[in-house]
Amino acid sequence: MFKYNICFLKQNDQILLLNREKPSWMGRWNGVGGKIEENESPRESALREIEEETGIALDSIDFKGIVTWIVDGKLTGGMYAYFAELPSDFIYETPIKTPEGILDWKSLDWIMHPENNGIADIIPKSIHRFIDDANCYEHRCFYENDKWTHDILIELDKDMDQMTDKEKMHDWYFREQFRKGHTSDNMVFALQPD
Ligand SMILES: Nc1nc2c([nH]c(=O)n2[C@H]2C[C@H](O)[C@@H](COP(=O)(O)OP(=O)(O)OP(=O)(O)O)O2)c(=O)[nH]1
Repeated sequence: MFKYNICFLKQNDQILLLNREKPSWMGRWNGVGGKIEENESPRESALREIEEETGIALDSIDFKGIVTWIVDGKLTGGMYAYFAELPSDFIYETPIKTPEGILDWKSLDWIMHPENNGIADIIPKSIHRFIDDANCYEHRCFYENDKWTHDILIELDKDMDQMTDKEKMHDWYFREQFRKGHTSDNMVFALQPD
C-alpha cells in the first residue's frame, strides 16, 4: 500500500546512514531504502534495498512500523520502517561513495544533536523508538507549506508486516486507524494507486 521502505542498521552506538545524491532528502543523511517493486513484500524489498545500497546481506530484520506523510492535510504516502543490529565484530569500513550517495556510520549523539540540520526530519524524533521499543508505531509526520510542523505516534499491530496482500493491508490500515479514532472525516486520503 505504501510505496517505500526505510532501513536503519545499527552497530554499537552508530547508525549506517546515506547522504543522498538525489531527492528526497537530497544532500541530507537518511536511512537506506527505496521503492517497493511489484510482487515484492515490504520486508523483501527492505532486504533487497539494503543489499543493493550497502552490499550487506541480512537474513533478518525487525519491522518497526510505518512513517506517513500528511501534506497540507492530505495523506500522500508513507514508508515501512525496518531495523537491524549488526554484530559488534562485523567490519564495515566507511565512508563509501556509491551511486546513491555517501554511506557512513553516524553516532547517535551526532544524530540527536539539537543543532544538526543535516538529517531527515524523522530520524532524531524516531530513532530511539526503532532501537529500543519493541512495539510498532505509525510515525505520522505533518507538513504545511513544505515545512515540517509536528508528528504524532500511533501504536500499530505488528501483524501488519505479515500482510503481503496490498489490498488487505490497505483495508486493515484504514479499519484499524478508524477504530482507534486516528483518522477523521476531514483527513483526506490522497495515496496514488500502485
Ligand atoms: N518519495 C519519498 N521518499 C522518502 C521521503 N522521505 C524519506 O525518508 N523517503 C525515503 C524512502 C526511500 O528510502 C527513499 C526514496 O527512495 P528512492 O526514490 O531513492 O527509491 P529507489 O532507490 O528505489 O530509487 P529509483 O530506483 O527509483 O532510482 O527515501 C519522502 O518524503 N518521499
